[in-house]
Amino acid sequence: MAEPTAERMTAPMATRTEETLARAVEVSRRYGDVLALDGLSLDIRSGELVGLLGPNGAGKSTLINLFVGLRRPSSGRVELLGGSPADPARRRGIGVTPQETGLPANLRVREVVDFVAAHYPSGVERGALLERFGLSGLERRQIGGLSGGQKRRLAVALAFVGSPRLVFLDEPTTGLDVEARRSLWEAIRHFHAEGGTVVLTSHYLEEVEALAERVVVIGQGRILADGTTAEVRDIAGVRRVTLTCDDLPGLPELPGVLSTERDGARTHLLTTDADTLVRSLVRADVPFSDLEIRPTSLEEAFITITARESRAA
Ligand SMILES: Nc1ncnc2c1ncn2[C@@H]1O[C@H](COP(=O)(O)OP(=O)(O)OP(=O)(O)O)[C@@H](O)[C@H]1O
Repeated sequence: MAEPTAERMTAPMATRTEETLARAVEVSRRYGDVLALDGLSLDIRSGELVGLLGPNGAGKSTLINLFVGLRRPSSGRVELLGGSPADPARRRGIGVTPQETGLPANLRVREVVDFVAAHYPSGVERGALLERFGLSGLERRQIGGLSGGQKRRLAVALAFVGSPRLVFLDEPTTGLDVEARRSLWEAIRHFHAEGGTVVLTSHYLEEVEALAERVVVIGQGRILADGTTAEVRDIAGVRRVTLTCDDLPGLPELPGVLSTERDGARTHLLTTDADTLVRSLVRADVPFSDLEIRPTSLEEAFITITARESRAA
């Protein structure tokens, strides 16, 4: 039997549910005057597919860089697979796709895959990997001859080369068209369905909603919300109240209305308190019809959370 490696020794833990694979405890990270992370705590548990969502500069990439050992926290503690992210043995259990990758233009696709695979004790079969990421038939192509979308898919595929337990994907679908994005989602779902754990960041809110079970909203280096997509919507508590009303300019000052939008005969009001809004409309005798109230999209909820946060700051 082969000698147990650090990876094999941690393997039995993989069968336990709720194992914490990555943990940030009261983590702050400063770059000069910029406080990129501000006392943030987060646990990533085995089997989760977590979407980190936040505006530019929120601290998402910094958090990933701390988890994967590329940066150290200014204060606080980061753990990866039960140890330090600086430990190469822990890092062999993860896969990473950074926000930007500069793969050598003169290397062939298969050479890059094999080079990365050589850093891991076991890996996936090259042909199967390339097929899953829509790169079949490109083994002999030089990186410089790939399209932008193919390069990005290869960069994401490389995170999966070493059969990791946990992958960190920083904006995996940037620059991909709709079809390529959807097939990448399929590959990520496949990994997750087989027990893999995924942390991804995205600006595509549709992507987080489509993929993630757990959404962590980050703003100004802190966690603003952490829950299921439905819970994050509830945290925002934002509802879209739509009605037909000819006399919009005559509407009284309405409570809790965040935005008003006119779409032909219909008026959409985004509100944190739909019940009070509707009561006020009735009390003010506003002649509305076809009233409709529904939850907002995650995007709308997200904008509301961040807007509230910056107003509070
Ligand atoms: N190496 C660095 N040197 C100086 N400041 C940095 C560095 N890396 C990040 N920052 C700053 O830290 C803050 C957080 O950046 P980070 O890249 O983590 O955010 P992000 O949420 O990933 O943003 P984006 O969605 O734009 O990628 C920003 O203000 C950024 O300018």
